[in-house]
Amino acid sequence: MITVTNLTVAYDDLIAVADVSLRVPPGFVLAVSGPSGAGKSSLLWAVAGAVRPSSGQVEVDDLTISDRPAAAAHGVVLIPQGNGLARVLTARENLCLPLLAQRTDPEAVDRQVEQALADVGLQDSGDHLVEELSGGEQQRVAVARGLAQQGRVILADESTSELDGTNRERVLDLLRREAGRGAAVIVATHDLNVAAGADGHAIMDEGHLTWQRKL
Ligand SMILES: Nc1ncnc2c1ncn2[C@@H]1O[C@H](COP(=O)(O)OP(=O)(O)OP(=O)(O)O)[C@@H](O)[C@H]1O
Repeated sequence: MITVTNLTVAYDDLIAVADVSLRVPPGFVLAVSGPSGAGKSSLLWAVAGAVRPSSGQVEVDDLTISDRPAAAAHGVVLIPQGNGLARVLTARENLCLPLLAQRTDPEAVDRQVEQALADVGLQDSGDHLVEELSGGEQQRVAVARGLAQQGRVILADESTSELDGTNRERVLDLLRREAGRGAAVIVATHDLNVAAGADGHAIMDEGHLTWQRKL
């Protein structure tokens, strides 16, 4: 369960997230849309522990999120905008890194990585350097890296923006599958088709969140 309570995120004088409260239970996908600069990424970063709130708080189950390492150890997975992949590593190496950092058993690493690559249709691209892959393929590698971690929370930031219709549906199905196994999922998206496929839809504008369709 993601519980965001009166969350405000500010960068100096700029209020990016303004007094936002929401809950996403396990098994649900929430889509957050809104104009560029509305604060969607800042909301996801705060849930991921990657930016510290100015006020308010984020809890995941029984843990108050205070920093990124603790959030990651608790299973809060961020699929960042712009993919955040290491370009000089292979696709497979990018998937392995967070799992090895979490001291996952090596056999489980292999299994989870190969499964996640296959899930996004890149089972034959594991040995390619990220910089050899197209923008859409890189985005699918970033999604696969998120899936491989089997998190209890998945935060997907514009993870379908470079995909064709078929792959966009595939990624949306995969995020729904993650919810189906018990994850709480938030998707930041400009794509109203993606928002329509989520269980709930909220809109951010100048840091404020309003519900379009409640969970
Ligand atoms: N690290 C930062 N330092 C200063 N200002 C920032 C920082 N990150 C974001 N901002 C500002 O905070 C506001 C919200 O940005 P954010 O990236 O959260 O919006 P967004 O809704 O995700 O936008 P987009 O759809 O373009 O990704 C913007 O005005 C942005 O310029």
